[in-house]
Amino acid sequence: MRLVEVFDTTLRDGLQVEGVTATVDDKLRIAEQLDHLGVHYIEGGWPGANPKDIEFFARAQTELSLSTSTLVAFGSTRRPRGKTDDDATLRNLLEANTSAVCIVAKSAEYHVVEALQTTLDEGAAMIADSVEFLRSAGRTVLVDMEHFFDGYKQNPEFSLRAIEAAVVQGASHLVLCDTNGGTLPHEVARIVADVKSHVGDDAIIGIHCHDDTGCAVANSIAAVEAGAGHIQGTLNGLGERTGNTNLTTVIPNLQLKMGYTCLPDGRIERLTAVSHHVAETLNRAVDPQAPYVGSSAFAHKAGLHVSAIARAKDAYEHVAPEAVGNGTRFVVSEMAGRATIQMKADEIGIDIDGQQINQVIDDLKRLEHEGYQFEAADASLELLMRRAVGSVPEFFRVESMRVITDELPGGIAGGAFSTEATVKVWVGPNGPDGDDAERHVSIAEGNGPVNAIDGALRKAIERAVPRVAGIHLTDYKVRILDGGSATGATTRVLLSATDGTRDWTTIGVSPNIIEASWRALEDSLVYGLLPRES
Ligand SMILES: CC(=O)SCCNC(=O)CCNC(=O)[C@H](O)C(C)(C)COP(=O)(O)OP(=O)(O)OC[C@H]1O[C@@H](n2cnc3c(N)ncnc32)[C@H](O)[C@@H]1OP(=O)(O)O
Ligand SMILES: CC(=O)C(=O)O
Repeated sequence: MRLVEVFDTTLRDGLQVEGVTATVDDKLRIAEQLDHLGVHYIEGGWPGANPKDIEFFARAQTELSLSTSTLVAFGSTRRPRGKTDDDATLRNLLEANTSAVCIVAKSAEYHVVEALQTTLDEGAAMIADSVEFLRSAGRTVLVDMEHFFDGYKQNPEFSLRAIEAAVVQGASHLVLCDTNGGTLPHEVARIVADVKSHVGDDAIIGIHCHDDTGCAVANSIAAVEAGAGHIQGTLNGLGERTGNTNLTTVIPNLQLKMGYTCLPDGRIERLTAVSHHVAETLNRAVDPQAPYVGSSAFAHKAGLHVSAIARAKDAYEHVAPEAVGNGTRFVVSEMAGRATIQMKADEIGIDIDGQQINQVIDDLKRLEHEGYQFEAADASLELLMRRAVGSVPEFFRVESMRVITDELPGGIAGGAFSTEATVKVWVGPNGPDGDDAERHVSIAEGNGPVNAIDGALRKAIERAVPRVAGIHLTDYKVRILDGGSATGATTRVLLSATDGTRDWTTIGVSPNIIEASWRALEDSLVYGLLPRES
């Protein structure tokens, strides 16, 4: 199997996307994750560009112990009309003390003339001098040929001259960059093949793509098929503008489908975990629909799909999700059929018959039509199914609930609002229908209606059902479903809770926000009180 090296630039180009930043600690932790995944190279940043990257490379020497990957410092060629000996960028690259460095070199006539404002001879000399300088200091030198594809289309002679300048001085890799991301796969295939025939085995051809046409992964694959032996990209496709080649997509495509070796044995199974770990560290969630690693990548919602999967596991999956550390999930919604409900019941451990399944499907479809969304509310779904089979104990029965909000004197300018809820419930050691059941009336104040009814309900049942004290609400989300109805709109409330070991979410929907909240709250407490197998 042909080896294709993986060069990760999450810590350099990945951080060039707006809205994402990382501390030095974050960068060190991400480097550890990339090593754990087994990429060949980790580009850590641009030493000298900012104090953070200087500190990163300094601390990496003592705090990072990489077992699989090589750390790379990034910089540029020397400045136009300057000398290598007194070039600050090159000096900083050496001070980073990495065995390999990657320098960006302008390989397009337009950029040499317009951006560097110099001649083509000087452009080529900047590359040759810089590679020679870094090689003579003992570094492995990879060269990112910036704007290579655009440059090659405009003036192939100069772009090949830039390549030549690097090869002659001993660059190990010539990385062809689609810097503006506008090149398409058929062009990449043709140009990489041309360069490969030119360079032969004198250096490894690499590919570095941006996703401006949505083709970064396809372009990288086209380059590999045309002879590239090195792909650059980022985890989750982070990167300048629309991002870089997404390694979490291109690696499994190359390795699982095309037979190339990108990661050492036993590592590709870590892909999903590492992708999510890095996303978490950078506070940027993985797109649920990301191929291979997204939470929806192997989630099945359509009833017909689930029915087929129940009979043949791989019926609707292009690869085994476990191959990349992901897993199959079934989403229960109005699109569910009998097979979906049966599989969900098996998963939860509910014994359900055909008639009860029909009941669940009818309830589910009716409620989703009213605005419920059970895929977001696991606990309400489970209660719906358990109620259909009669396995939800009645811990308490609510006789009535009333909530009043008063504006105290002072008006909008100076007044305060006070909210009070009254809840009447039946509870008892043997449930609300037991001979020993009692009626409890409790009142609670709150900083708003939901807070007040939560307080009053808990107070009313806590003596008979003390376990309610261990249930804590953690999140409360309200969504307006038909904004056009203004204040008369239907609202959907999602309430999340925990008992310290489990987290769950319930849902309530109503044109009355208090009723929607109340339904979600009741379900939340009932779910938290269900007996659990230890
Ligand atoms: C395609 C890419 O993604 S390459 C990576 C780009 N990444 C970054 O730019 C992030 C980090 N960059 C920085 O912190 C700063 O831009 C620095 C420290 C690198 C440079 O800062 P400054 O010296 O203030 O220059 P500035 O940002 O204006 O860049 C223009 C200078 O870079 C030079 N330059 C641009 N590309 C190159 C190159 N490939 N090789 C050598 N010099 C270059 C220009 O000639 C210009 O030099 P001049 O001001 O002497 O005429
Ligand atoms: C080097 C680089 O990041 C680019 O050309 O896109």
